[in-house]
Amino acid sequence: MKIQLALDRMTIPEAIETVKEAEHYIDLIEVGTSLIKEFGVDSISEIKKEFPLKPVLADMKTFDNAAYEFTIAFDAGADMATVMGAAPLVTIETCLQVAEEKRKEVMIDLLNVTPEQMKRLLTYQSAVFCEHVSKDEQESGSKTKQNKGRLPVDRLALAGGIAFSSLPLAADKDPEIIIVGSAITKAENIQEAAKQIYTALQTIKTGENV
Ligand SMILES: O=C(CO)[C@H](O)[C@H](O)COP(=O)(O)O
Repeated sequence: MKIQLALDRMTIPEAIETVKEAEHYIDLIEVGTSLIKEFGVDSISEIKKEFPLKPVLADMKTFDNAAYEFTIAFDAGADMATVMGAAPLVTIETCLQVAEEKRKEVMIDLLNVTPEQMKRLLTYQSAVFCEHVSKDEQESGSKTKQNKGRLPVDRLALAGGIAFSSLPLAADKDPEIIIVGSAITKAENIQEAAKQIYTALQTIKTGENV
């Protein structure tokens, strides 16, 4: 299980400082949608330039115009980019094709995906499937928990409001990637928060109680 640090609602210099604090305790860096929307793909290239050895995910949340959006994300230095699972299948297939050509990876964001759509997505097993509780759902309290049960996918990621207290529940699904944003980035002590989550995950992996 890897930890992906999601960087949202901050400037590029703040994002770089945040990663410097947390870098020993995280496996992947996510350049959040909010950074990409506010500062463009420079947010991807500047963060990749600063941390060339860490895999970088660009949270593009692509819904259309797949070849263009995935090409600019990968050319800016992203190692993986996101496409929405509710998008037309041709969009998802184009993302997979661009990623294959450039030897990069795709994460499919399952936000608002219906069971019917999910069945169709299961053919794309090279992708990472991200179960995502959205920021708006988190903030409205309408749906604050991950679904129960594990999706029949090879590569699973979990995102949305995951914190130290909800780690055991998330880890129970044995995801490849656990995405943590605010619980680290908005903590008073970023390094301590990242270390606490990293240590808890190590403990869970070795089968001890947290
Ligand atoms: O995709 C996102 C927002 O759309 C974030 O990456 C995801 O929600 C993780 O951040 P947090 O832990 O703060 O919820």
